[in-house]
Amino acid sequence: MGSDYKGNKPNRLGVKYAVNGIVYAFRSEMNMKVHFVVLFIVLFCGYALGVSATEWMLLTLTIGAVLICELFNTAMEHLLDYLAPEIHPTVGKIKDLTAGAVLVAAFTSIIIGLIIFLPKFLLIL
Ligand SMILES: Nc1ncnc2c1ncn2[C@@H]1O[C@H](COP(=O)(O)OP(=O)(O)OP(=O)(O)O)[C@@H](O)[C@H]1O
Repeated sequence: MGSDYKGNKPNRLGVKYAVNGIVYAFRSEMNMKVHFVVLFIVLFCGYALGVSATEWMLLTLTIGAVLICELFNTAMEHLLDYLAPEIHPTVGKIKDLTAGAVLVAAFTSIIIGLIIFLPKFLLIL
């Protein structure tokens, strides 16, 4: 199937559009704001408590996973609201599933954060 957009597609890198997507998600989604607040707390604690390179890698991976899940969750919500604006159990299930992915990523991130930071906090108490 042809598309008007494809024919007029500008021939350049899409970084600007990707950043637009992240900025849009940050502005429109409360969860995204919470993730960024947690991200800055983790960066501050990581710097203050001197986490190792391996620990930084694990923190980066887990925080990245949460942000990726939230972006896909937001995209899925918009897609479904556009394609199927009516109330439908299947739409509800799909939205619950993508929200579940964010929750799993967030819990994983909390567990990794506790494993890395708790012993360091206990040492300075
Ligand atoms: N069209 C629909 N049909 C049936 N249930 C729906 C529909 N839209 C939303 N729901 C239900 O409401 C929940 C919240 O959906 P909504 O689109 O409001 O997401 P949200 O509250 O903005 O989520 P988030 O906090 O991740 O942005 C869904 O997980 C689903 O259970």
